[in-house]
Amino acid sequence: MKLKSTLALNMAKGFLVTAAIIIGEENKILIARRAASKHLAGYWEFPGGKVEKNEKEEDCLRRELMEELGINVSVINFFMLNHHQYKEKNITLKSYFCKVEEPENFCLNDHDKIEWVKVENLLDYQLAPADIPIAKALNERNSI
Ligand SMILES: Nc1nc2c([nH]c(=O)n2[C@H]2C[C@H](O)[C@@H](COP(=O)(O)OP(=O)(O)OP(=O)(O)O)O2)c(=O)[nH]1
Repeated sequence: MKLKSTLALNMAKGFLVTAAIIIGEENKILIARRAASKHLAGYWEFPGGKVEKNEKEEDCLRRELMEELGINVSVINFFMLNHHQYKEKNITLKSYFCKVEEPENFCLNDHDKIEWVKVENLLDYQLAPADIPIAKALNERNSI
C-alpha cells in the first residue's frame, strides 16, 4: 500500500504555472483567494495559471490575468522559480513582477476575493503552500 501511494505521488502530473506579483499603490501586492470547487479552494495566491503548449510565460500571465480578473498587465521582470509537490500534482511556479494598467477595473471570474497587502503582511494570509517561499523571499528583499 505504501509503495503504491509513493508511486502515485511520483507519477503525479507536472505543470508549469506562472504567478503575477502585481505591485500597486503604497507598494502593496495583489493576492486573490481561489474560489470554491477549485484545487486549493480558499487559499490565497498570486494570480496566474498554467502555461499552455507553445505559450511564452509572459503571454500566459497576460492571458490569465485578463481571463481571471479582467485586467491588462505589463510584465516587468522575472522574480523566482520554485517547485512544489502537491498530492495530486507537481508544479513549477515562476513568479514575475507585474504592473496593472487600470487597477480599478477588476472582475472576479475565478476568485471570490482580492486584497492589496503589504509585503510584511503576506504571511498572515493562508497562502497556497507553493507561494510561501515567494512571500518569504519578498520579505527578505529590502525593497520591492
Ligand atoms: N495561478 C496560481 N496557481 C497557483 C499558485 N500557487 C499554487 O500552488 N498554484 C497552483 C494552483 C493550481 O493547482 C495550479 C494552477 O492552476 P490554475 O487552476 O490556477 O490554472 P489554470 O486556470 O490555467 O487551470 P485550469 O483551472 O484551467 O485547469 O497551480 C499561484 O500563486 N498562482
